[in-house]
Amino acid sequence: MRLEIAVLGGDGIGPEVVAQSLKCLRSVEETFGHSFKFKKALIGAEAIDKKGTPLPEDTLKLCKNSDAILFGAIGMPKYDGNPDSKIWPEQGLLRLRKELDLFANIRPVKVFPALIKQSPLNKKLIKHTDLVIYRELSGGIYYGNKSMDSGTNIATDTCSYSEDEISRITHLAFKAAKNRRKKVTLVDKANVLETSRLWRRVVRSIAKSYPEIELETLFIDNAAVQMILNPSQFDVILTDNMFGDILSDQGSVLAGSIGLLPSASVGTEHAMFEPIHGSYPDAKDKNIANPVAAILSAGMLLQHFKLNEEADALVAAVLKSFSKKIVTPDIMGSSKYGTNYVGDFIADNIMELDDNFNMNDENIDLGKSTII
Ligand SMILES: NC(=O)C1=CN([C@@H]2O[C@H](COP(=O)(O)OP(=O)(O)OC[C@H]3O[C@@H](n4cnc5c(N)ncnc54)[C@H](O)[C@@H]3O)[C@@H](O)[C@H]2O)C=CC1
Ligand SMILES: CC(C)CC(=O)C(=O)O
Ligand SMILES: [Mg+2]
Repeated sequence: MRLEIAVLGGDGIGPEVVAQSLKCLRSVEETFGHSFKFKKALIGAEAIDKKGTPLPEDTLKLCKNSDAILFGAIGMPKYDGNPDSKIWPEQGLLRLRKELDLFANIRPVKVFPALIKQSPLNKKLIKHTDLVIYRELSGGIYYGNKSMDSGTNIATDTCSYSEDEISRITHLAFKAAKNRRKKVTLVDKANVLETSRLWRRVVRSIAKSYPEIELETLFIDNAAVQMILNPSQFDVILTDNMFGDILSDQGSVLAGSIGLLPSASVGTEHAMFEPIHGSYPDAKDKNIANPVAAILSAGMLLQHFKLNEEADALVAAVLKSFSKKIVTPDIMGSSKYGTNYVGDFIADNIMELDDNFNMNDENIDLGKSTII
């Protein structure tokens, strides 16, 4: 398959972890005989510094004309620490998601048996975790009208959702549940928020056309507790932009590190693949960032194009790195392996799997491709 992929490394550790994804995709390309063309472009703080805007027009054009986008992370302390600035790196990512109409952010959360000891949480409670968050990505409070009245010092952020915005991601979540354990949990704050009440109405109505799927509703505050106390109760979590952002970072504690969790941001015409973590500026250029979230995001890209054997091969190589303890220090404090070494190991171990291959041989009790 020929694919043109826009590569937006961004800021902080973004370029380092995306470089490892590229190594892995090059390895897939060679092993399976594909042709992937990568084109790099600026976004975030680096784009502000070089072009005065966090999303230059040529970056947007490249993304619109590419088959897919690999994204690293954006954000730097000089902008986070300056509340008076009118321009921030994060605006670039938000605008890109909006311009490409990437309305669904799919964030799988799985506990890897080989790493379970690394989670600070009760091993028995977390060991069967296998959930996926369907986070609405192009609406809600991140996009509502904002204001700051410097006279009164009153700031406002508006959260609004239309029926259509809720409906399209709800269908995706229910379709995903059909191929999983057939349960959707809508997470909201319908005891307080009008937008959440609309979510409940729309989701309950759509649920009628998926009679085989169980629909459960939970308030976000309780959902945050349940995710730690009993995560295996969840299959597909459907939620809005901000709740999904927060809940998925929390979910990474189940897996052992936020450096492990990938995501796919999809719309009807475009798709972008991005780790769930941010730019972790303290780790920039220190060769300590975990590249696995970015590498598994590349795996989600392969799945998006139905390159399932290729995605399986990539996942198998990641699992091998876990079983051989080739991991970065966020997973094992004493580890001497860095970002590049882990990326090289995974890329070098991508190979065609024979029909008898079983993820269990890697001491990993997972079915094929169930991670991503
Ligand atoms: N999608 C994106 O580009 C996102 C960007 N950000 C931006 O990133 C900057 C830093 O934000 P933070 O809140 O500190 O979030 P962060 O996710 O960058 O880092 C939080 C903590 O998570 C851990 N961590 C994150 N990625 C890791 C990796 N690959 N390997 C090992 N450990 C990792 C580190 O302990 C780090 O201190 C900010 O400017 C923020 O706006 C935050 C979240 C998402
Ligand atoms: C930086 C924000 C725009 C988004 C975020 O935290 C995320 O998508 O995980
Ligand atoms: Mg986030």
